Amino acid sequence: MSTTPSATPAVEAVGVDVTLGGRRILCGVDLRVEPGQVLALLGANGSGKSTLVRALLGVVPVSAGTVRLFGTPLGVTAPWERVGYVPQRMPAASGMPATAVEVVTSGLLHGRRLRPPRGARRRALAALDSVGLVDRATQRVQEMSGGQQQRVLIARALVRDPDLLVLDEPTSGIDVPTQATFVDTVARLHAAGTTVVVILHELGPFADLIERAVVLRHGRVAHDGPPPAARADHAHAGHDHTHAHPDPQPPPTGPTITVEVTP
Ligand SMILES: Nc1ncnc2c1ncn2[C@@H]1O[C@H](COP(=O)(O)OP(=O)(O)OP(=O)(O)O)[C@@H](O)[C@H]1O
Repeated sequence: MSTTPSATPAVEAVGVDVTLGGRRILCGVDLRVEPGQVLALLGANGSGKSTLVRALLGVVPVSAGTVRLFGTPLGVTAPWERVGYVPQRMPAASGMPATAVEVVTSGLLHGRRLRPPRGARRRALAALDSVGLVDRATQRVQEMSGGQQQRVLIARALVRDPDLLVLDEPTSGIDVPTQATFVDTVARLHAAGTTVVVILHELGPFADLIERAVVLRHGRVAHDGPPPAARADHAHAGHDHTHAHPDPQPPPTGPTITVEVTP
């Protein structure tokens, strides 16, 4: 889908600073995401990617700057029902004895809707189907593997048919066939106009979908433009994709970007 600048971006962050534990984690980040765009957020470990999406969704407070979602400042009036969020790996039910279909159905609730809508179970089962877990709908999520719990969280974000889908390393720990199914689902949502912001370490199976890449370095935007080409050595079958890429400490004196991919 082509994305031309519109009057009302899906996300508009201006001059965002975030300070956590007395440390400045984000420094003056500007980010405008047009409706329907698929944007990858890249950067080394600790560069501030998760903090940025948390700031965009009001999960961490900003110490300076502003964030708007679909034109509305963060707060109770923000259109939360239009947003689906898959946080970085966490237990799907936080210790509660909930089943997969119950966790996914909770994705249909938000501040102004505290009761599941009509057809909630059918929609939850369809969302579970899109991550290959419909046959485990009534299983307790505590009894599921980490990757299966991650898929439940993805289904919980998908069930509300979000206009903005925010994914924090959604496919880490998920087997390759399930990744492909999930990417197909995201592609369908994109074709229907959903805006997608996805944190990745490698474009991997998302490569064909990504229209724009923003690379963070030390809490600042170091690159904003076309997605980088995959590094040749990462295509080798023997390459270790699990090695750490800490945010490099030397001061940024040039455009070098130390991530899994190079622009
Ligand atoms: N609650 C917190 N309190 C203090 N520091 C924090 C907190 N959350 C994150 N940080 C720090 O902020 C920095 C950025 O963390 P963040 O999780 O945003 O990085 P990231 O780019 O998403 O990394 P990764 O690729 O490892 O997920 C890190 O140095 C981290 O230690």
